Amino acid sequence: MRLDGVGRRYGVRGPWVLRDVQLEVPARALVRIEGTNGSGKSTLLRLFAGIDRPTAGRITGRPRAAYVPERFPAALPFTAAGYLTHLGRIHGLRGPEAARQADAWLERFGATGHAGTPLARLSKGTSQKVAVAQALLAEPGLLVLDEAWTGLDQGARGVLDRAVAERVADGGTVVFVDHDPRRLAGAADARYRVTDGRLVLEERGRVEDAAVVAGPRVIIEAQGAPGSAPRSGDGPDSPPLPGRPTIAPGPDGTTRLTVPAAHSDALLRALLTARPPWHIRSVTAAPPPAAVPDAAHIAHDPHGVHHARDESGRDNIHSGRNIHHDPGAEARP
Ligand SMILES: Nc1ncnc2c1ncn2[C@@H]1O[C@H](COP(=O)(O)OP(=O)(O)OP(=O)(O)O)[C@@H](O)[C@H]1O
Repeated sequence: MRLDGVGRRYGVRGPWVLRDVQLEVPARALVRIEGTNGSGKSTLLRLFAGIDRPTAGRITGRPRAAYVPERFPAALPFTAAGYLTHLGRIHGLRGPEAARQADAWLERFGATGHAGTPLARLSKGTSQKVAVAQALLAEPGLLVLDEAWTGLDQGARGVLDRAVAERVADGGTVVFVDHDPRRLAGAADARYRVTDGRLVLEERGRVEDAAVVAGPRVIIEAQGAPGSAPRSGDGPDSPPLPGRPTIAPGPDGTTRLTVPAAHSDALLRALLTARPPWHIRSVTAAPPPAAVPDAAHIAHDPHGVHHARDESGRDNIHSGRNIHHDPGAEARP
């Protein structure tokens, strides 16, 4: 997607909120937008999402977009499940599939009990879960999140974090605004700031947070087809792997990828859905860079990744959703 000389002002004589925004947003990217209150972040996100048009310039190549607005219109005459099913159909899903996805997302957010509740009677947090679910359920190519984590409980924030990583791993683009600088720290591919109506690149590439770097990491040993190599993310045709793992040769012809635990699910998914897919030989907890901890201390992490020991004494890691379970891996040479 490309923004060429994009400007926006409200009213014919209103001040320019955004001026001459020039931006190329690649696929498979996570982009963070920052700025002070009233700087124009939401204005920019509405342009990204296609629900508002630029006053000047143009936007081209926008993938199918879904948007979580800063304020969700809760007073619509639907139940939670009815609204999600309706939105699923608008996004192009057939009726039964839309209903199935609606139920699945309500369950993932722990809101199944509110499926039949009218939107107007939902609590603020549950209403926000519905707002987020409506954007996620159609697996959009472009996901635009305007402070979408605000009001969600901790479990739901984790669900959204993982859903964002999955979108990017699936080749989608996610653009988000959040006032918490730790949100998705270490995962963003680029960070921009809206200031005086201009969009300024603050940081490109790995946007790391000390807590993520020092936090639990995971080593994935994987085997690819002969001659194939994981993308490094360094070249123009090689988008970065989720979590930007450190890549090194592993034992027995495998490749060893070390990644912050927060991104291990997304990385595994990317490897398993690569063409041809990679075979995952082992997934183990890595000691943090500064110290070698007792494995018991990393037996659980806040990202929903659960660790259990196998006969070899290694810590195997299982996602609750089994996206990286490869039952044939042990049988392969
Ligand atoms: N529909 C509108 N009509 C008129 N002015 C608007 C409209 N939407 C936004 N503005 C103005 O545009 C400017 C940027 O607003 P915007 O909501 O994009 O900022 P923001 O960076 O998202 O702010 P916040 O961090 O407070 O959410 C503000 O001066 C705001 O008053």
